[in-house]
Amino acid sequence: MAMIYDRIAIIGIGLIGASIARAAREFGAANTIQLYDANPDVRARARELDLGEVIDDPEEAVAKAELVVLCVPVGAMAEAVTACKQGLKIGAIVTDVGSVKQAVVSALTELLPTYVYFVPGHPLAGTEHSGPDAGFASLFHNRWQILTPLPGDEREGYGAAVDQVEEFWRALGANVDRMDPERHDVVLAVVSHLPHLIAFNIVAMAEDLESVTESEVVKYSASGFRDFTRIAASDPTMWRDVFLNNREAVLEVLGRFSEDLAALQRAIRWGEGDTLYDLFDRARRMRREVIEAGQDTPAPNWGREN
Ligand SMILES: NC(=O)C1=CN([C@@H]2O[C@H](COP(=O)(O)OP(=O)(O)OC[C@H]3O[C@@H](n4cnc5c(N)ncnc54)[C@H](O)[C@@H]3O)[C@@H](O)[C@H]2O)C=CC1
Ligand SMILES: O=C(O)C(=O)Cc1ccc(O)cc1
Repeated sequence: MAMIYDRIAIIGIGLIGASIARAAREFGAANTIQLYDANPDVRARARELDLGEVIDDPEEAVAKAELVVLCVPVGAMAEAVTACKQGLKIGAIVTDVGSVKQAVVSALTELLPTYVYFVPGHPLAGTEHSGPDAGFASLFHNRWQILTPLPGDEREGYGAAVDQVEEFWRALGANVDRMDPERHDVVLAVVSHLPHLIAFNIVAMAEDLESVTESEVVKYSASGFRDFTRIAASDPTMWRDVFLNNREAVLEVLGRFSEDLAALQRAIRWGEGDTLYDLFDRARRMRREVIEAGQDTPAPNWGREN
């Protein structure tokens, strides 16, 4: 595999930043990896884990880097750019991994200097774990990486920058697609954001009920509920930022979800077995399609216990 970058910088060394660092090294996508995190404890841990050159100053951390990957929560992207932008080299490519695209695009296009290329992105790969210890090199293997290139950027060189970001993710094992940011946010509201909201809600509700049922909820957790608790264990800061920044699309999809849920409620109340059966049957077929599309292939240590 060809070495595709001489020097990259990763800002934010959590699950995603640490996974990119490990994967870039393991698959030869970068020669030198410079890392920065606003939290000094995370920087100390990243040094212990030997993830690359951990640098205490954000401007120095991006200096001379051809590619800068922003791996902080969506609500911290602007702050991260403000802290490092003076250090960006002319012609550098800046990309991000935020789970929401439109809000990040509008926040960062205003902030970034005109002499860099911004190529927004989002890996559809992750786990419920966070922090540098959670990162692993195979996280992106055979997963989708969505790029949402800026339609308004018609500078010569922008297209080549997008291609280079694509090549980087392919080197990490991902399949790459391009999409417009608005479409991305609607699709992700359906396949990721709403499912997480439902999981947070059902688990928090069960926790409320637990005071009534005296720990029976935990004791008798069936596997369906356990699956929800895995998703609900995801980082609260990250998910708060997702919902604050993908407000419109999530509210739209949530409205539809609530209507359909009310229809189910009515079917149960009035004993409409056919309505229930038809919906469950459709849902079951969807599972088959998802498996056939290969999006359920677990990473080697997927879902491992922390
Ligand atoms: N966790 C997941 O499964 C996935 C997360 N994402 C996206 O990736 C991004 C990072 O998520 P994770 O790695 O899971 O989070 P994480 O919580 O594991 O790591 C985030 C890191 O960013 C650091 N940070 C926060 N503000 C900062 C700032 N201003 N400057 C520098 N560092 C700062 C934190 O100290 C923390 O170490 C988020 O935007 C998230 O939406 C994308 C795909 C999957
Ligand atoms: O752990 C899971 O089930 C996930 O869904 C991981 C995930 C979380 C957030 C993203 O933006 C993309 C992937």
